Amino acid sequence: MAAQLLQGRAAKTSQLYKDPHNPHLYLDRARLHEQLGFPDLAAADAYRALSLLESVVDPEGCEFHARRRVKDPVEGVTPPQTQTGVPIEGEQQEEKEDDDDDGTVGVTLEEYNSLISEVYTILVRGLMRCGCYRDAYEFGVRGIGLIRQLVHDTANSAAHVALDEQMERIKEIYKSRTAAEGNIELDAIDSARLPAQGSARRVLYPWNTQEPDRRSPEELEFLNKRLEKVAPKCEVRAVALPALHDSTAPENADADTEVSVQLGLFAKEDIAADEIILRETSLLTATNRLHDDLCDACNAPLPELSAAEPPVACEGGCADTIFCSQDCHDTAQQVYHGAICGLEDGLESIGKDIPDPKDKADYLYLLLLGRALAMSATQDVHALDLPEVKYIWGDFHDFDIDAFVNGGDQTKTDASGTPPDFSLPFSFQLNILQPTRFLEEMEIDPYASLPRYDTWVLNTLYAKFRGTASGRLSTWDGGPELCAVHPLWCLANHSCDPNVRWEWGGEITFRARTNEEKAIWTRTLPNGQVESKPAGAGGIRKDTEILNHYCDIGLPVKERREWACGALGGNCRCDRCQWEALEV
Ligand SMILES: C[S@@+](CC[C@H](N)C(=O)[O-])C[C@H]1O[C@@H](n2cnc3c(N)ncnc32)[C@H](O)[C@@H]1O
Repeated sequence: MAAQLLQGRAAKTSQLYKDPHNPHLYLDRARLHEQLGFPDLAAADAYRALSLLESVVDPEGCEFHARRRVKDPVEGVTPPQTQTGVPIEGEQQEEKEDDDDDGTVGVTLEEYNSLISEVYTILVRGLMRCGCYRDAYEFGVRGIGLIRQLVHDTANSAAHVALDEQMERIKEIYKSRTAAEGNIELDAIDSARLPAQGSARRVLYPWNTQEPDRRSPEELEFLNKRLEKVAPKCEVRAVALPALHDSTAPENADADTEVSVQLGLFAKEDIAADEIILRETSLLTATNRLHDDLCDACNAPLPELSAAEPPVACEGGCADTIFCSQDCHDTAQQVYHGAICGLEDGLESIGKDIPDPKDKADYLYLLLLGRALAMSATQDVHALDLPEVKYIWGDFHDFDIDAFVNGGDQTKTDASGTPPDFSLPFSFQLNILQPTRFLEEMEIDPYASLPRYDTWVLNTLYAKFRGTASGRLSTWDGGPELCAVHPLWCLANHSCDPNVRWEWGGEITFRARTNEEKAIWTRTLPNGQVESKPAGAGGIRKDTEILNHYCDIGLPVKERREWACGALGGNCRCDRCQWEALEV
């Protein structure tokens, strides 16, 4: 059953590649995504259908217009009818008149009327399922208003009934978050008080053919060749780590038997204390500071104007894009800036200057996504094939798609109404709307570029960034302002008793800890007595794993676990944590 739906999805996607402005096809694929258990992807497709359909009633206000193919571009035959593409009276005649050279015709008002209600229903249902209640509410109100204009007998309109049902749920959620009581009107809801951020599945999509088998000897050899240049004394090896997913749930506190085989960095030879063992630069970086005094490429501070080698301006005339050196300028042109050179004005406004400090970190991931899109467009490669992205850890969770399709877990939700295995932060803004804006500002048609920038690709990028990016906090307000993915550095696993320190300026480094820098283990016994373990020796012995730290190791165990939980995917179970938490 799942196999059939997946085949249907693949076929629909191929049709979309040839007919990318056809809202019928997006709606068809949205239905399939919904049935396959991906409400986030269903919402994204429904939104594409909606945006294209809006061009039917407001052609002037839309950049991209809904059109559908009537002839196969290669064979010159009419493609198979879509599920929603029911023949419409007078269609043949109209097609003749409208069909221009590219074999497409404009979508008609009748088609608009036949699609729009279901488009709203799937969009709202998808956003609700992901917990993106604010946008679900906004689209729900718009959808209901529109259906009332189109349909006289709303009680018998399936779409109206479905949207009404969702809006009743919104009212309950709203009441649970505010002091509102009793019967509230839909228009009395202040949408700003509804959560915009929800979540989606964090999975290796069944159709993702870009992901390498990172543990195969060939891929390990390839990674080690790359590592040789930045960390000649280190090696990438497979390592069995405790599986931490769900380890924050109390019932799983003792679940210490499961392992997750991943990659890690190891010392190939003895390393002296205080020795720098890794130096890596990356252009996959992002900052949310407007008009920055950092290099656009590597984020190192810019030299003084009077320096012997002063900062270098963008040769294409981007006024706010400055590089610390000619080298960075030239590399940037080849790696990410080429495709966006001259487009700075439109792009600058996306994702910066975020009023709510709570959203800053999430918007930094969006900016990182923007940089990855620019890299992909400049280098003309699929975003998931970029060397900075391809081999990094995505922390994907298992998803039994057959069980889902057969009705296995359709009803499971947690207190917020979202299924508990939805662990990838997801919102309409960050995963659907703003990436589309990025593409449009980059002068890329977001529909025609579906093979490269489909929503599942963006979700996969987000999953990878969220598991691996390092961040730097602002000295002004302590909020996150800079983040980067260093694809080899991020192969090192975490310990609260690490053997390296990391520092990030223009490049990121690992330096072996000295005796004085090693952690001292401390715990309080049930009788109140405080017990300590002397710190281990600095330096790193051959064949030892290089252990980084994803949180401040000076904190007590409870706080450390809270801080590192997001990056680790669960509660830390390193030797020090277990000893300090009296678990061993
Ligand atoms: C930045 S990646 C580290 C490299 C990763 N192991 C790989 O194969 O690419 C972070 C992920 O590694 C795993 N990890 C790192 N340190 C760990 C630890 N001490 N215990 C269990 N898992 C750990 C977690 O799954 C986490 O999400």
